[in-house]
Amino acid sequence: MRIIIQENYQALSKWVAYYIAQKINRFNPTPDKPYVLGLPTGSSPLGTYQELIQLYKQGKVSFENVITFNMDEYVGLPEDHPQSYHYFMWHNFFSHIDIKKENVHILDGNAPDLEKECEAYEEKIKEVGGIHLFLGGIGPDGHIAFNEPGSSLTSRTRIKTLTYDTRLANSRFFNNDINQVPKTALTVGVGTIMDAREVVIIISGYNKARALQKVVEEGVNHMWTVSMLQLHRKAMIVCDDESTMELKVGTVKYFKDIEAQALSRLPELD
Ligand SMILES: N[C@@H]1[C@@H](O)[C@H](O)[C@@H](COP(=O)(O)O)O[C@@H]1O
Repeated sequence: MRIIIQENYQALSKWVAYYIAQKINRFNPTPDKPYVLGLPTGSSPLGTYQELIQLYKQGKVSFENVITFNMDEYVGLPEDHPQSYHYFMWHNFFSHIDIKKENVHILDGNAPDLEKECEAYEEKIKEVGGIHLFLGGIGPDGHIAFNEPGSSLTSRTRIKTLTYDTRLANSRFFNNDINQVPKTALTVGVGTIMDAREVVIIISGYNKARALQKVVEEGVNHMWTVSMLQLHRKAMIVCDDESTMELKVGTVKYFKDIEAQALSRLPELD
């Protein structure tokens, strides 16, 4: 697994945006051969989305032949609720780029049959040939998408009950009132993410430091679901200095040394 340690959130966001734009450009997608991205919500990817919007506006990347699948969505929140992940994605990213509406996929947390919705989502991913790059963030407890501690590491898209920790963390978006945070969500599984050809995870800030330490220096453990990345063929964590506070000095030096070239320049946009 590659660990790219950037100086701060801004540098991290720029690096990830350039990396994704480079991947799309090198793939040279067409309507018959689209590039398929898995995408997260949350504060972690916001900077990346802003950078990608800038790159699009400068004509350096296009999303015309890109298909997206979002990781998760709350159950029962109307799509136009400012905290729904539908709203988040359109507001913060999709409405600023040239993506086609029919190429955007987000789980419907208001579907009459939620189980069917989850099964159909997995089918849709299969139909387009799988996900090329799954971008993600993590919760402070190391959860990926909404795969809370103890989730099956081979799980597929399904309904999950959110933990107290997650609802408390996310209550900052719901007037700091945990009772307003939905109790369940639809989420892709750890297995769904592992099936992507490539996984890139953004980890930023001191409140993620413990999770970063677990995934980098300890073993695969269902209590820190992001640690499953250790078994992925092509996984990368892009983090900032602040999030490395619980890593050994030697670990930080090691990754900075082997990634020196990646740290000294942005991925090239051909
Ligand atoms: N389901 C989402 C995750 O996909 C996200 O990674 C996490 C962290 O969010 P943030 O990036 O705001 O810290 O929040 C939620 O739980």
